[in-house]
Amino acid sequence: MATMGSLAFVSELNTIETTVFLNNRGLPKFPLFAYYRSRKSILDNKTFVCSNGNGRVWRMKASGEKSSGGDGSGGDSDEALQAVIEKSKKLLAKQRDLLQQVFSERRDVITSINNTTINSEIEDISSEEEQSFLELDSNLPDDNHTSDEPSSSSVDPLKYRVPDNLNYEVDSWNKPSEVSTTNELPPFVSDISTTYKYSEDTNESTFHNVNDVAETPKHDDVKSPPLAGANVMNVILVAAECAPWSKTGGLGDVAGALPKALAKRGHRVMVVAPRYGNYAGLQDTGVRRRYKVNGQDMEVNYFQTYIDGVDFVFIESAMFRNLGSNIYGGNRTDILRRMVLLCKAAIEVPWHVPCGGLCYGDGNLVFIANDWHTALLPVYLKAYYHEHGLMHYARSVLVIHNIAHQGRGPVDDFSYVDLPPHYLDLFRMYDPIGGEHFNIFAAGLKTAYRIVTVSHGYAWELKTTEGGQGLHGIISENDWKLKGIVNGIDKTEWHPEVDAYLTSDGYVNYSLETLRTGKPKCKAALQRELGLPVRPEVPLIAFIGRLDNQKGVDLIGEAVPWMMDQEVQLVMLGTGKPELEQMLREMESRYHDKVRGWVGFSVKMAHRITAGADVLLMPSRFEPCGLNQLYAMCYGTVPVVHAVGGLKDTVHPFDPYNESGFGWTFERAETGRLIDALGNCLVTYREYKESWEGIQRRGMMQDLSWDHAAYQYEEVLVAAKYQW
Ligand SMILES: Nc1ncnc2c1ncn2[C@@H]1O[C@H](COP(=O)(O)OP(=O)(O)O[C@H]2O[C@H](CO)[C@@H](O)[C@H](O)[C@H]2O)[C@@H](O)[C@H]1O
Repeated sequence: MATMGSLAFVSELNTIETTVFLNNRGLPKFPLFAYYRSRKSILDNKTFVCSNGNGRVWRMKASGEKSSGGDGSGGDSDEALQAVIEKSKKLLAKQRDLLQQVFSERRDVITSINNTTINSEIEDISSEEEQSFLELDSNLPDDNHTSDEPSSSSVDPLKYRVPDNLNYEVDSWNKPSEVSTTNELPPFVSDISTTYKYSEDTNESTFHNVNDVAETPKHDDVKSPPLAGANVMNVILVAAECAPWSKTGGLGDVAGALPKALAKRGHRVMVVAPRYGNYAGLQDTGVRRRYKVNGQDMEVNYFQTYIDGVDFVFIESAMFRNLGSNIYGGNRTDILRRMVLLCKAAIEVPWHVPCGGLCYGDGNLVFIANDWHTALLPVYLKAYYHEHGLMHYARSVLVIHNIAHQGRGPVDDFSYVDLPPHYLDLFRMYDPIGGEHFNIFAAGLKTAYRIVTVSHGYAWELKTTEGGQGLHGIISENDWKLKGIVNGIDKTEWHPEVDAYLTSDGYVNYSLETLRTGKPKCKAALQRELGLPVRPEVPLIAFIGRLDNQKGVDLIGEAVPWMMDQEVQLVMLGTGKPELEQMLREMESRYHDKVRGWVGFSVKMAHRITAGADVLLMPSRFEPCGLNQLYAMCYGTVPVVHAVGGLKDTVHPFDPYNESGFGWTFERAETGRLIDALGNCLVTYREYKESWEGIQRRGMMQDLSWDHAAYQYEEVLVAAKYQW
């Protein structure tokens, strides 16, 4: 049986006594002891004087062993025993203060217990101590403990999944706005009275699922340390697409991958996206809400799953159903109505949708909105909630993936977004091309607490007349809150060693070590699959992407006659503008032995082309970041790119004198420049095999993961958190 006793640390400089629980072996219980172990340097060579409260006293070294001369059990006189007890009483008041401090710091320890230092300390402990620690602590008094928090006794540093910030004590940031308890909510806010309560008495928030969903998954399989430490936040990324469920381009990739990297840092992270189809493996939460869209009540239903440390919540509505292959389809107002619903329904997810049994709540919360589709979210957060004393501590960050699409329309479109009249000024824009118009991106940029864009180069370009595409003025004015962060790669999806699409049809997984054998096999498999002659010596050039003006596909079309004289093969995969799709088809029929134009969206082919090709072309006119060149470098495929935006940031040009660089770049988006760069690339491919392999290897050896970007996002989230 564990008992309570007293503990004194005796050192040359100080004597500290405190009350502890002792286990049946007479050792202090784990959390407190672990706490002092974590401060081992302070306590080294100090001695504990312990009493079990029943008159048994002994001395113990900081290591946990009883000191040889100090074991007073039965050996100390009654007077000595009495003296220790008296001393304990006198110091009780001081001790209580200390204890308060210890327990408040204990919360930090639970977080930091996951860091490697303490993990390694715990691993270092002797087997006797380890055994003691494992038996310990089920009854440790803990002022701060709430029933929903994993008890300190059950804290497994590798399994502790729910960050501290789930509990609404200690930190005012975590405390939901008191106003949100009121039943007198503004009419436009969904009725929250049955789902969200804040108790002044217990200082805790409780969330009840309206439909009493009992079967919410318990999440306990995250093994990564909370690198974010004290910066841990609740993060909700909202996007119109999220891979692998929905994807038309890079936004889907980012929405699927960045949240995982943030979760790895210890944040509690959710993605909210529309449910366009019947995705496998989702759980119906049973939560149903209604939101007004253009005067019409739309019911939404929330589905969820939990993967790689991230809660994925999908909004189901008649408006989104069966749009998987046409996410941005329909006329302008159809799309606008869908995005209004997405933003309205997403913003209340932290109130209504329990994940792992607990709603996120609106304290210590930041939304990451993406592109114009969700640029209404920062505006709604301000207009519907903050201005009514709701979601007081929630913040919004808006990410610019592509400024070319802004949610423009006639000023009358303002009626669709359901905002007070004085908000119109946020949306109203004038420019020489569109005249006076309504612009959703503009309003989002002005309202968001912080703005991120996906490379440093693009952050600069956005402030120029050409790069900002009409929004450069607003972006320049808000430069103080803008940061460029280069995207990363989800290496569980995009890495030649583990790529699931390289395990059949002659494709093989390969690594830096097996590059010389693995990549040629993939190239041969690709040539076979495309019906091209299997010729290892012929450079295979690729393009993958949306067939759009942005991507400079027309420049490739103009360069094709030159390429055909070069003894190369070319494969282009894409969908988009009908005239560009037609161009692909025509090129294939004209140069059937050398060119393949694959019109369609095929993730499998995108992976296989990235692995099998020698060269990837990206002559984009502008490119906020670009993911394909990152994937290419990771697969030992050499990029030839227009030096713009993120392409300039990530593809350092090959320098033959220093054998450095990752590919070829050209300064202007012109066919001649493309041909020059590609010509140099092909010469190196044919005549300088060692240099070529060096370029491939350097590309593959880069750390292109999301880890660094996630750290930088975290800085932005924290800046938003402390901004009023
Ligand atoms: N036909 C097809 N079949 C299969 N897969 C296809 C495909 N067409 C494109 N893809 C895939 O879609 C993604 C495209 O990503 P990009 O970043 O290159 O461009 P996008 O312009 O869509 O993204 C915008 O957002 C991203 C993310 O921030 C920025 O990197 C980028 O510069 C910006 O324009 C890649 O994963 C690619 O493989």
